[in-house]
Amino acid sequence: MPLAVVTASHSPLMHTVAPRGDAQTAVDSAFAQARAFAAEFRPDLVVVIAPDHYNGMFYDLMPPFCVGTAAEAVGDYGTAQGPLAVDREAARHVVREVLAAGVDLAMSERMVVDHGFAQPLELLFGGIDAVPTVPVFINSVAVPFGPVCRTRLLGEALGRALLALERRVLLVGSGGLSHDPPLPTLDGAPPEVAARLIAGRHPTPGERAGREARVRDAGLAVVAGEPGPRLNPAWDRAFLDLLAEGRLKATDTWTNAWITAEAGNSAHEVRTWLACYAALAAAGPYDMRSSFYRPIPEWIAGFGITTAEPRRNS
Ligand SMILES: O=C(O)/C=C/c1cccc(O)c1O
Ligand SMILES: [Fe+2]
Repeated sequence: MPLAVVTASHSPLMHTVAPRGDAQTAVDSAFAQARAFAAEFRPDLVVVIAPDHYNGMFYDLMPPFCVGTAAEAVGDYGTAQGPLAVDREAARHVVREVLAAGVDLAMSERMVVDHGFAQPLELLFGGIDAVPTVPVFINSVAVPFGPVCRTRLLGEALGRALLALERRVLLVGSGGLSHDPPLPTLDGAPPEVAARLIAGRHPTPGERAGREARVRDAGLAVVAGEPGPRLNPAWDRAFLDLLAEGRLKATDTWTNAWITAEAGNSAHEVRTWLACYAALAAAGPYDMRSSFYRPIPEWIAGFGITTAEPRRNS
């Protein structure tokens, strides 16, 4: 059983905004289940596929896909700052093999990542440097995007490259599902915001705190009873069904405009899930072992967690 998958939504508000009802307990127990799944699988390599939110990748050079052969986390929203334990040889192998398969992707010897990578590494393994990692960035925030089928093809090529390693590889997809946090867009941005989106590296502590406070306030406003952000539980559940049933090619007909209209600007983060499942499918039929879903407006997220592994012979 060389490949397995865990996918999980992330939200920087998870540790600062208390959702109403039993959402926190439900998410905690779904993460405990995912942790147990990962521990039982005993990966010797973890491939984290995640987006960025204008902390590491900017419009001065925005790649659709990028593999880090070395990577450092910025430490946003209370996540850890510092280097990831990147398995450089495995990362270079992935770059070579995916390019050879005809899928263009960038490589970075100094990839900078944010909570999109750090949060699942912390929640599943206890730290950003706890396991040998290959970080794979998929642009899911900075429009324009390529067609969704490019992400599926990236996942397939990645899966084949990982199978060739003959190691126990856990793919972790981070992000999604339907959600629309208050992130700026380049089109129509005032000059100072545009400058930040084009090359906003190394913000001052005050700038970072201001940005995080704006997002936290959006979550706190929901707790206070203001109308929640746009989530689409029906869309989210349909996506989870599609993954569970292995109908990955059905996403080839999805347009980017449709994803945005149905599920919000940041719903493109589901590309990370699609890439994970396409990679797993490269090993043959698979079974989703667990699937958790809750719309959690306080965290500005349709929040999902899944685990999957190759089908066992019956
Ligand atoms: O402010 C950010 O960088 C991102 C916030 C956010 C909020 C909710 C769900 C997500 O996936 C996010 O990245
Ligand atoms: Fe995100």
